[in-house]
Amino acid sequence: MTQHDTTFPEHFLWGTATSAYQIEGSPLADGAGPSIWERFVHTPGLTIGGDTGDVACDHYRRWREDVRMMADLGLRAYRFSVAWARVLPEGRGTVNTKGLDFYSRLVDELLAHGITPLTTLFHWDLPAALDDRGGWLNPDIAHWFADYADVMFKALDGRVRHWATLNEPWVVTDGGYLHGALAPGHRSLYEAPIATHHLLRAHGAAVQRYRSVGKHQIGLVVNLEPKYAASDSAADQAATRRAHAYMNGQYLDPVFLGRYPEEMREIFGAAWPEWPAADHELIKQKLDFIGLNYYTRSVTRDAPEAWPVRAGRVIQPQATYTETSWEVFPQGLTDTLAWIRERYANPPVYITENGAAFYDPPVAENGRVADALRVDYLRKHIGAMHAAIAAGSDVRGYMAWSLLDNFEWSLGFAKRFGLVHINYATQQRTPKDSARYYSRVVASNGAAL
Ligand SMILES: OC[C@H]1NNC[C@@H](O)[C@@H]1O
Ligand SMILES: [Ca+2]
Repeated sequence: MTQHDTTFPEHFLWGTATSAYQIEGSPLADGAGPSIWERFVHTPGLTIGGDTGDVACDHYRRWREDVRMMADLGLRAYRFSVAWARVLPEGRGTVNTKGLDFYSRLVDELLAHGITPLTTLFHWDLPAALDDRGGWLNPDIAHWFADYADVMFKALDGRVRHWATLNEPWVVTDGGYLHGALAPGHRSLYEAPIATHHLLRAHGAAVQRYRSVGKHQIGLVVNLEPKYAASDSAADQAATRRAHAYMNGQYLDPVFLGRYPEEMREIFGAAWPEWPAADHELIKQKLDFIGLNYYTRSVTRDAPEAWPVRAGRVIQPQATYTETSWEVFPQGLTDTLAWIRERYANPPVYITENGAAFYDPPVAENGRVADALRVDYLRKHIGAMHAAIAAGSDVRGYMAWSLLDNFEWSLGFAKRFGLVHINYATQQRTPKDSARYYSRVVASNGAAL
């Protein structure tokens, strides 16, 4: 353990992140309605090994034990998401108080242990009843979402002081509507821009509602992946510009600048609609922070075959790759924070996710899990974040993804991102070396890197 002069701002919020469907289990308990992921995972062939979130980490029943474990690890914050269909089984209308109570009790338990809750309203598990009505393709979803958000704000605001509307709208659209690998599994060039736009309108409507009923902070969580041209050829440069607009500018430009990047029409052609100005007014509500999820970068080349962005990733032979085939590239976090600082006038940022899936060694006799690659990943990315802070970025917190090994969507349980190991047969929790390391980082406010 070497001492660095990485002093972080006082009150810097150190924690971990999870999401409802990935850890809770009991998806239909206590009156909860099914989500599109409940349907997706029970459709044969759509997840590796047929894995489902039916049990996952059984957090819906073990939540007290998990909060105590966070406290034992000295964590100061915890980012989690609310399963919309627990609170509103039909997605709208009647509130299921048992579902709401689960989150209310969880928040009280966190606060009792001095842990700050950061609450995400939508982390992909759309109520199936709303998908039956078109889901993100139905313009009405903006007020369905705002009405759901209103229920949560009135129930928890004050105890929860950091809200996020959506988690990673890019993944929802790219995975759920363009390529189809994620729920609801659509594959349409025409649907994708519509889903994106309605996600952003719903985000705006919820932020607008918060300004009338809430008293604290609200933001948007986006996954950003910096794109570096593989060569200075015009074709590679153009592909890199398209890829950057598609994954990064497509979500933050409308929110901060009131417009989509012009590359969007180049990518989608006739499938890219023209939207009314009123929509852009709704989308560009002022935010209190950006939630940044950072994992990797992409060295980008022209790829005519890679529909529709026509950009491909160039493997870096000298680099370390994670189990999800992501290059370990900490500099990309520094660069992404600099891009946010310069393009959007240095808004407050929380790193709401950062972490890696590696093939971890098994739990040893002495109870250790020697996940050295993850320790190295965390150390380097926390260092990269500090470099951006030193350069002027207003970063206020860091949530490691993830507290627990969990359900990695269509990849199932095979990919382990946790700082804490889960034995799915026994539900035994075992903090890995990375959890011990992170405890020291938190206890020293980043000094013990
Ligand atoms: O792939 C790792 C994580 N990425 N962001 C969204 C989370 O739900 C994922 O598990
Ligand atoms: Ca089921």
